[in-house]
Amino acid sequence: MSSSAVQVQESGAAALAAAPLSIIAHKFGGSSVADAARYRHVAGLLRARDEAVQASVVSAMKGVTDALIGLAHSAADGRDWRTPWEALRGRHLDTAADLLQADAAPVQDWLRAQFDELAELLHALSVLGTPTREALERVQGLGEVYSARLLSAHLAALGEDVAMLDAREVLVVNHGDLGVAVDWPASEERLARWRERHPAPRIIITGFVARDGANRITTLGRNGSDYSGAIFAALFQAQELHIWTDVDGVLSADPRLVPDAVPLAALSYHEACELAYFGAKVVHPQTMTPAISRGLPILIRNSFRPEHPGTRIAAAGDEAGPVKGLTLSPGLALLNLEGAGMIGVPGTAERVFAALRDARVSVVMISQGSSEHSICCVVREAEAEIGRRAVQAAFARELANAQVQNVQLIRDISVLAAVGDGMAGTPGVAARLFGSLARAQVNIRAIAQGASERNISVAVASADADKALRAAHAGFWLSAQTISVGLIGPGKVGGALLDQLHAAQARLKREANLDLRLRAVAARGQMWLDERGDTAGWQARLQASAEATDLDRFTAHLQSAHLPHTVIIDCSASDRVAERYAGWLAAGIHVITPNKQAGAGPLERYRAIRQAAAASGARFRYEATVGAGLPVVGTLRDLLDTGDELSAVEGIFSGTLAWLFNRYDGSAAFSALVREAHGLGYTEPDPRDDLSGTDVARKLVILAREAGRELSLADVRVESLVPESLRAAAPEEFMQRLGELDTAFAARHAAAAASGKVLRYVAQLDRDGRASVGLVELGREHAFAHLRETDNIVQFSTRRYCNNPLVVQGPGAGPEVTAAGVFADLLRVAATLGARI
Ligand SMILES: NC(=O)C1=CN([C@@H]2O[C@H](COP(=O)(O)OP(=O)(O)OC[C@H]3O[C@@H](n4cnc5c(N)ncnc54)[C@H](OP(=O)(O)O)[C@@H]3O)[C@@H](O)[C@H]2O)C=CC1
Ligand SMILES: N[C@@H](CC=O)C(=O)O
Repeated sequence: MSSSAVQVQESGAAALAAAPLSIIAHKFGGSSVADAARYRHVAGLLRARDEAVQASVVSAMKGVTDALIGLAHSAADGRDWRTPWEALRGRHLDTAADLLQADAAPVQDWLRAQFDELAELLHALSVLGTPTREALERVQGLGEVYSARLLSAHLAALGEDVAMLDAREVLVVNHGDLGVAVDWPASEERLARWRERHPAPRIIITGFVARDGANRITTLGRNGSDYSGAIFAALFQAQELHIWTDVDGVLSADPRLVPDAVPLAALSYHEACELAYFGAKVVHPQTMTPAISRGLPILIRNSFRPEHPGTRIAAAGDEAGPVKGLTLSPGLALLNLEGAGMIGVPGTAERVFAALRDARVSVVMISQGSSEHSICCVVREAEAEIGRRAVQAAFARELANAQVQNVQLIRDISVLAAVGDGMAGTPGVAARLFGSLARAQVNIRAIAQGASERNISVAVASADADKALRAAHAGFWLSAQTISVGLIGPGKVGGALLDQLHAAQARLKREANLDLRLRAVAARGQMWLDERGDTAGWQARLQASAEATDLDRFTAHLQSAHLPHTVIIDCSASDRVAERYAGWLAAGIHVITPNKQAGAGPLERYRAIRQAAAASGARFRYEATVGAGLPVVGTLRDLLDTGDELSAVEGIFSGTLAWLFNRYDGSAAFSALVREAHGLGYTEPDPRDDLSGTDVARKLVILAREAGRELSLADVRVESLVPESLRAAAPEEFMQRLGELDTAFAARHAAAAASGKVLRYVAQLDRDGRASVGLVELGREHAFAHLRETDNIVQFSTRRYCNNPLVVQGPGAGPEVTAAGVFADLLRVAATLGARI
């Protein structure tokens, strides 16, 4: 506390004699006293509190201050002021009648007299023709006077011992360059005298109004009622100031932009000032100064939920998180002065800021790199052009002789600030902020952090601002990491995935800070777009949708909600959908898929997909393309990332073919088994992709490419099990004519069995780079002969695993396991975006 503050407190103590133990100050804003019902609510709230002295500051009824200012201007401009005056008078008289019922008459008489006085003043203004500052000050503070009278009369009517304090009698202030300063000794003395005459325990005080040093009526400026609250809390030597609002305290971010913003339990004065400055809906810093200098706690509380503790603002906050809250200030611009001639020249910064000061342009944020090649600052958009001209004029000579190259103005800028005392001395906070923004594809234009380390501010394009705020808010785990999810192909795998998502959605939000919003589902014919992102009933909603599939609209919808992250999951087998991957990735959309078309498709496209992902940082994940839910691609990736080299791969890569040859013993028709595998969801949408060996060849290509080999499908020697006669048939016709496979398979099976062998469809990439897939006869002792059901087996021979290959084995097909593999990819991507997985 400063020595002057100590003096103030001591003289205040002397003037107010012995202070009772429980003194609490309250402040109610305009929406808390908007009508008779709200006054009743406030009175009930105050009466329920057991306080020895209760000093309550009230604002004008909602909208009244603006209406009064409007009246003064209308009168001075010669416009009709009578009609709005009558409306305002009527509103107050009606409120008095409703609130006070049988006791209304004296207050209504008083109100009539007050409004008559106001009318005289307005008439005088209409004659004068200009709203003098003094008249404006008198008029605009009247709403608080009416309001305090209404509330105190109501409490008195309820039998309370209450006094109304008109702050114009007690509070003395002076207007200076830094705002309104309280004349503490004069105010304390007046209050002490007032208290001698009004010892009531409950005091209702007019906010906003005061007297100045020349004894003229004045007001405390913007946020004046909050300031009055803090001033009277200090004058009454209250132990706490409760500021009543309609929210549960100070929130971690603007809830209109971040619906998941959380109420903060405690803030330090410093944190509250930083949050307030950058636009959070907290008390204004100036209003806190009387409380700060006295160490007086301020509680921001919800008058609709008085049982909620709200936010406590005091000298020390609490230990929660390094970052308490985030604020966003829109409507700004960047002013950038650049030039080699500035390097090492003392006084350049002084000239920039002097020019801006002389032009009365307020500087919001400053940033300069240590190269001194440029100085950049953020100013308000409305003052930006004036600022640019001022700096240009100040550096006209240097601009003319090219010592300074440019005075650049970048419009449509917002400043995002992360605030928290806990940031000081905590490494990694800036990294978390920048990382969150980078992953949300938000470009940072300028950065500022003071040595207090309580605030890191970044300037971003306003178009990215909402997204940036949400990403950073989730990045600091103040809210769940929200991901906009779109699914293409709600067939067997896609459907199973949606069911799994639905079952896990609430748990992931609760435990992993992850909010997966399913905002679009597209099948081949129709699609369904949704704002809420709920997985419940997706099937019925898709069926009911009349919207034809349009992947441009699908994509635009997924990205339109300012959600920081978008993931598209492609569970189709479509090549046309795979065509879109590079574009999505380039736009920062993460792509996850079990569809093999991209991984095994044309090499050029594959490279474009990889390049797009690398350039944008968006993730491309396809673990389920090989081995369904088995960790095949991930295992290979780990080997390679740790410096190993792939020499050869061999295995059984088809769940369908594994299942068919594990089952087929010649007793039942092969075609019947194929139909069964199709029904169980093991096969590709067209089972010929399995039987032709194409599916296996694709998987081999995917693995080879993962290992850096430029293999294409055409390079793989493939043995097809589909007879020529069925290759060109339509899928339905093929299923009908499946029986045509039976004779050939019976013969091959019999031949193998005769020599004590089994049939297995094996994929191989050998040490010389030769790739082949085909049906082979294996001895019964061979590892591949002992697999069960849909088991896949993948053997990696590498530089490290040279004598004995690394083996991944397990079920390699089926909607459930495949969906789980895709889901795991989704969670891995979410973890890189900041989910706690
Ligand atoms: N089944 C398994 O065990 C495994 C499957 N996979 C892969 O998973 C993917 C899905 O397989 P599965 O679920 O069995 O197949 P399904 O045939 O059951 O489902 C495919 C889905 O994709 C939709 N679709 C097809 N083309 C398009 C398009 N152009 N635009 C939008 N939607 C389209 C279909 O819609 P509609 O119904 O309207 O035609 C259907 O909803 C395939 O790529 C497959 O290779 C990977 C590993 C294992
Ligand atoms: N049809 C495929 C499904 C997995 O990729 C298979 O049978 O392996």
